[in-house]
Amino acid sequence: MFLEKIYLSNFKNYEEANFTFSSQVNCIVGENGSGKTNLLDAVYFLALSKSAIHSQDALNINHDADIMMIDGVFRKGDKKHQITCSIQRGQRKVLLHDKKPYERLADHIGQFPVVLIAPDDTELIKDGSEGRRRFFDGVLSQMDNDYLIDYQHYNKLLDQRNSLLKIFFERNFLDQDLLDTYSDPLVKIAIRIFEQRRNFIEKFLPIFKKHYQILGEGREEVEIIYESEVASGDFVKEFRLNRQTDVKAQRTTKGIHKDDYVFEIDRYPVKKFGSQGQQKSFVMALRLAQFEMLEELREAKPILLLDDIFDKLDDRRIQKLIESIDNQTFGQVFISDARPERTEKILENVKAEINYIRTR
Ligand SMILES: Nc1ncnc2c1ncn2[C@@H]1O[C@H](COP(=O)(O)OP(=O)(O)OP(=O)(O)O)[C@@H](O)[C@H]1O
Repeated sequence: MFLEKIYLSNFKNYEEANFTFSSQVNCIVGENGSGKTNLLDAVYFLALSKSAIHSQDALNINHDADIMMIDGVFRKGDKKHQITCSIQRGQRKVLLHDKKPYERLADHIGQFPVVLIAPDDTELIKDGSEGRRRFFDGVLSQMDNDYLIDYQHYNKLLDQRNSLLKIFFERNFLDQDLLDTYSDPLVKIAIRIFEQRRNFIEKFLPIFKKHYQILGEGREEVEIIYESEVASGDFVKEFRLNRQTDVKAQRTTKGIHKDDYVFEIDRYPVKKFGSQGQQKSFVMALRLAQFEMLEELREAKPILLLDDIFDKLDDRRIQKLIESIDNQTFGQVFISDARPERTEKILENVKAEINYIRTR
């Protein structure tokens, strides 16, 4: 599976642009601010119908325009799949597969798997639990459509329940039966999502550890501990008993939206005690494990986006990635770099076909 070509219209700094890609290595080179990351993001967008950078769709529309479009052709074996995504300010985005709209955006996710490695995204480690949940939810969503649908449904119910709690707080009363019409399905989905997350981590962990050992050369022990209130005792009862607290807080204080994944190296939190290098290896190993799991499940190599890795990673980690390109662990790869001479030098002995794209 690979992306053959892409057309951009008013996508961020691209007013109008066409690119054709190699099924192997594509190097996007150009000055700072010339749109290298934006081009990687366009590929990501086409695969997942959202940006890796902006959670708000309208932010991807060129400042001087009202509508943007990304149109591209993926190849799976002999079959071509044209995907078109357009966003008009103030309207819902439209996603077409071979010119036909998807009934649900969720049906598209995972059809064209993609993995992004941006080595300075260590906020996954440093920031609060939200980023880690987003990462694992993203991984799970590309692997399992039912998960994504549950997840979307959960968030919708959560919003509705929170609005109701706010009203109860403002009016100083509580209609338990009405609240339960949201709570009951919410709890049901929470338990399902909890089980899916728990089962997933069990499979993910050994693959992640293997990648970390390769990158870190086996010196430290890494661990990911999935923490969820759903795991402890009788969640259904606890959730119900929490009604008054929720009204006071004006939001749902218990549930899988509070889950966390604790990252450890040698039993200490990576966040506090991991060196910069260890944190980068940790993030890379997460992404490489994502790649391996997606590949196994979808029976196709995901598209790999490597954003600015030559600048941000040390030589040894870069070498590991180049070896993986060389031994065909990866399929189609996109690499961005502000310094073309450096890219050429690093890739000079790589046997794969290399396509250079200049942004300006
Ligand atoms: N909605 C938008 N409309 C117009 N331009 C935008 C929009 N969003 C971002 N840009 C512009 O895109 C450019 C940044 O592009 P990008 O991040 O892809 O650069 P880059 O080549 O990866 O740079 P670097 O080498 O510094 O990482 C900036 O000039 C920014 O102003």
